[in-house]
Amino acid sequence: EPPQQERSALQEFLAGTPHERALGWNASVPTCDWTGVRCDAANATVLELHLPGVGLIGRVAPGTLGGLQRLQVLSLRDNRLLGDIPSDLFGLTQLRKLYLQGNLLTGAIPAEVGRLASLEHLALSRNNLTGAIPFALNNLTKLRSLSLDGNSLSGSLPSLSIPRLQVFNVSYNDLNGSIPSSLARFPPESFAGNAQLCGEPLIDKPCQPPPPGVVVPSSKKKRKLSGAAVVAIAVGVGAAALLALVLLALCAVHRHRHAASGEEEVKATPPTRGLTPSTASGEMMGGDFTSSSKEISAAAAAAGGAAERSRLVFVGKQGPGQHHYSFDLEDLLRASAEVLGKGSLGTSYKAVLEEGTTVVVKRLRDVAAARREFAACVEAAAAAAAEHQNLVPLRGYYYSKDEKLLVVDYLPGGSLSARLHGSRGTGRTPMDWEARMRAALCATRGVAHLHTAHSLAHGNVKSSNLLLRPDPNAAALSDYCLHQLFPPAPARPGWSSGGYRAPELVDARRPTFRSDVYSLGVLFLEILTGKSPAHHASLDGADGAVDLPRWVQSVVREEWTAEVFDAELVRMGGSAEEEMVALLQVAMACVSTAPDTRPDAPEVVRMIEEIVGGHGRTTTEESEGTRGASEEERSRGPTP
Ligand SMILES: Nc1ncnc2c1ncn2[C@@H]1O[C@H](COP(=O)(O)OP(=O)(O)OP(=O)(O)O)[C@@H](O)[C@H]1O
Repeated sequence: EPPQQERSALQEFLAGTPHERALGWNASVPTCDWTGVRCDAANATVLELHLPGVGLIGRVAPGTLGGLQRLQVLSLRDNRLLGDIPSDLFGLTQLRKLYLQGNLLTGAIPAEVGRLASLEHLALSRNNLTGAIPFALNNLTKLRSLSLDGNSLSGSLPSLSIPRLQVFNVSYNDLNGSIPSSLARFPPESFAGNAQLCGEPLIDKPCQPPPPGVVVPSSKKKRKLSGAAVVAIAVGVGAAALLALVLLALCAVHRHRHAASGEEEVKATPPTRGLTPSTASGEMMGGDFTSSSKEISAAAAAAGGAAERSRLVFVGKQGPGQHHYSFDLEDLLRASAEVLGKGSLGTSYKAVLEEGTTVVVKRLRDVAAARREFAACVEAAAAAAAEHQNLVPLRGYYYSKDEKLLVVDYLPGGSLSARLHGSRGTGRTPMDWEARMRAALCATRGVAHLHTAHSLAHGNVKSSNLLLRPDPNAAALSDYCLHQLFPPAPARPGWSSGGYRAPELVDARRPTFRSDVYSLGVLFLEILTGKSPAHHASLDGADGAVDLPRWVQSVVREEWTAEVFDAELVRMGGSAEEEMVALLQVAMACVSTAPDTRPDAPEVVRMIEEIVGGHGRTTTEESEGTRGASEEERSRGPTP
């Protein structure tokens, strides 16, 4: 156990600081197991305190946190803390990371901040801080990120020269004067939203040139630039750098894990020690997050600003029944990440955030869309998905010149592809017929919803994009509607290929409802035959043109129908053969080479429902639910 002094510091802090949510800091539980508390390996001292978004309201009780003498990391961000930055904190000289962003703190940043000489990350964004940016920040020689954006800081920027500073943001304050040359290396976004700030890197806002003929002594000019102006500039740059850092970190985490090297910042956080361990594994259970704001961004308030645009943007409905998120890029940076796989769009990472939330971050490669186009496309897709359980919820995105990310829910059940083709033979339970039928139905319903309710094509239907959930009726398609983000097909040979792509489709950027139905047909054939269309063409070798639909067609023509079915299914026996033949017929209609003769997605839903329902395999409730959903979809019809 940590010393009594540390325990009472924590207890008095919590007792004296109003909070909305019980943290369950129970005296009968070891202190090091308390929510948000992290200790050293020997559990002898408290090293970290993470209480982001836990509903702290009001002033931090004075004389409490100062007792945590060994504290290295303190996160009280995204609460509603009032008053000055607690002066206790300036005595915590071991602090490496201090996150107080997203509160209601007022007053100035005192010069005592310079006592925190070990500080590497300082985030005070999105508060109501006033006054000048202290020159004393120059004492923080280890600082790597400084985020002061979204406050009301005034005066000029001090000349900050901190060699390791990578992230600097003072955007959206009331700073004035010229940007000190020591900070001119940060991007313009770092300084945006300060009407009176001028000079490099704000190319469109040069400082007043001296009147012709007057030579300004360089020392005088320097003096003019020093002070608050420098700091302001520095802070602005910070925001953009933070983003970049987060992205880097995601990659670095991965590298770190595999190479056992890399930066401290990206070290994996054991998910079980997160704030909400109950959600540490599996799907997010929702409702437990305090932020209902659509954007986590500090700069969100300053709509349209450059700083805002390079933040993580949350999309889609966040109404009742939807999950609420309170993480930001910084959390993604800290998250323990694992590569799930590399697809045609880019690489997918599973990221377990500090709070225990698990998300998938997709790092998109070769995006061609401009920011506005990208945002509109992602928002439309997210809105459509939010309405339907057979589409994976899309939560947010990040767009910068160099990086484009999507954040989607993590579905722990794995993909249909893995279920069908993963480790065949060796001690696995084959997927039974009923589960396969359910998967087919889910995929079709997801596509039908996109088509009928939103006039959107999916564009990337395949078995690795159908993710399974414990509820067999809730398998969900991912990677929908993203084709518009990428350059035309010839530049992307892998796109929507692997045997799912309709023959008439020359440009993969232009999928149609009919081409989606073709892909669904291939998916059904995959379900029936157990063969992967991605591999089939190459396996069938000599004649490279052979694909799954054509192979099935040829076998069926020769009346070996039963031969096409997956041996695993046939071995399991049962009375399903009639249903298999029925689904085979649906599949063959879908993969017809003449697009006009393919059924549309709602028809396919109906046909599969009939196969399932016709054999009394569903309960009344299920089939009614099913019909209700598709009827609703149909009645809404395509939007103009
Ligand atoms: N939201 C998710 N939850 C769980 N697993 C996922 C999720 N998204 C993707 N995966 C899994 O991660 C792996 C990589 O997915 P990714 O989407 O990057 O590639 P893909 O599906 O193989 O190809 P494409 O990029 O063309 O869709 C796949 O095995 C996929 O099933």
